[in-house]
Amino acid sequence: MNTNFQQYAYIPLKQFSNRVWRTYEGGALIDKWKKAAPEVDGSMPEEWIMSTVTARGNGRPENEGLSMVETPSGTFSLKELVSSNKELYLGKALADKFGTTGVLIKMLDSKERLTIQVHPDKAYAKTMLNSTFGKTESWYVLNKREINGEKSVIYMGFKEGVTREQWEILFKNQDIEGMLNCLHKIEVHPGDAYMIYGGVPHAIGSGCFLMEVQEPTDYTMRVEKVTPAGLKISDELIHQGVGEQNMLDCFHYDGCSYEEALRRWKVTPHAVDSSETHTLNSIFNETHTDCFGLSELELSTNAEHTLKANGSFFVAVIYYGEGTIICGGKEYSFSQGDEIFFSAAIEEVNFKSNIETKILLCYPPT
Ligand SMILES: O=P(O)(O)OC[C@H]1O[C@@H](O)[C@@H](O)[C@@H](O)[C@@H]1O
Repeated sequence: MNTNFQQYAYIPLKQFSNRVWRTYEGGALIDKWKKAAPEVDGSMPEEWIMSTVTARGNGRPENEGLSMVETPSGTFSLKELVSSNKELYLGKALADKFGTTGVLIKMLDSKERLTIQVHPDKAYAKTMLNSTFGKTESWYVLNKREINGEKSVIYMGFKEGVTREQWEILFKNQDIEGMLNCLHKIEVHPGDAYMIYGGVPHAIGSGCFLMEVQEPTDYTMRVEKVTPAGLKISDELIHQGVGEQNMLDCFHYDGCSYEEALRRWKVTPHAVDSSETHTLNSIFNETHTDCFGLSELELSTNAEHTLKANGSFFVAVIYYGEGTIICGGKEYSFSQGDEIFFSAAIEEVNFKSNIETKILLCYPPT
C-alpha cells in the first residue's frame, strides 16, 4: 500500500485531456466544449473521463484510454491512485464488489455515422469474453450539428419481425441500407436521454455530441466491414475475437414498434431537488440500471449547492460555467471543460458558481 497516494483521496482530482482513437471521425464539439483551438474533426472523437480501462484498437498505444490526474506532487494514472487504497478511493461496497471504479464516462462527438453495432450484456460478456462487465451504456445528448444537411439521429432497436436469419443475410451481403432499415431511426435533440442495454443494436448518426456513461469495457461487435468514411475494419474489431456467428448471437432479436422502442429506451430526466437558484436533475438512476447513474446540477449566477458523501466516489464534469469548490475546508476553482474525481473519502463538496453553471454528476454501480 502506498501511503503517499492516500492523501490525494481527500482532494478534488482533475484529469488531463484524454482523447481516444476510434473508427469514426469527429471531435470538433469536444474541442469547442474544452475551449481548445482549433476545433477540428479527426480520428480522436472521444474524450474518456476517469477511465481505468484501456481502449481496443489496432496498433494503438498500449495505455490509450487510461486517465491521468493532477496531484500536488505530479501526474498519476487514476488507476494507480485507486489501487493504492480501493476502499478510500472507491468506497467499501464498490471496493468489495468490483475492486474497480466500475464505470466509464465519455464525451463523444460524431462527424459521421458510427457503424451499426451491439455491445455485450453481462451474461454474454461472462461466457464469451470472460468479463464481469458487459457494455450497457447511456447517451445524454448535449448538442447537435447538421452535417451535409442531415439532421442528428440515432438508430436503435430492431423493428418488429427482424430475425437472426434475415440479419445474417444482410450482414453477409454487407447490405448497409438494408441493415439500417431494420432499425428504428430517431431524431435527437439536446436534453434527450437513452439507455442502450447490452444486446440492443444501435448506431449514433452524424452530428451528435453526447455524454456517455457506461459499463467499463470496450467491447463492440459490429456488422459493417467498412465505415461510412471508407475505413476498412479488421476482423478483431468486427467480432472481438469470438467469430462472426458468435458476434451475431450478441444481438437480441426482440424487435418492437417505434412507440415501444421509445418506451423501452428513452428516459425522461426529472428534477429531484430545486430552489430559486439551483436544480438537481436525475437523468439515469436505479430505475434504469444498477450499472451507473447520471445527474445534472444547474446553478444560476452566484448560487451554491452542497453534495454529501453517499459511500462511493463520484465524478463531476463541468459542461459550462465556473466557480469555486469547497472541499475539506479548502477552496479550488472549477471551469468549463473540467473533469473532477471526488473520492469516497470526501465527506461533502460545496459548489459555488460565479456565472450560470451546469455540472454533470456521474456515479458508479450501486
Ligand atoms: O465504432 P468505434 O470507433 O469502435 O466506436 C465505438 C463507440 O460506439 C458508441 O456507440 C459507444 O459504444 C462508444 O462507447 C464506442 O466507443
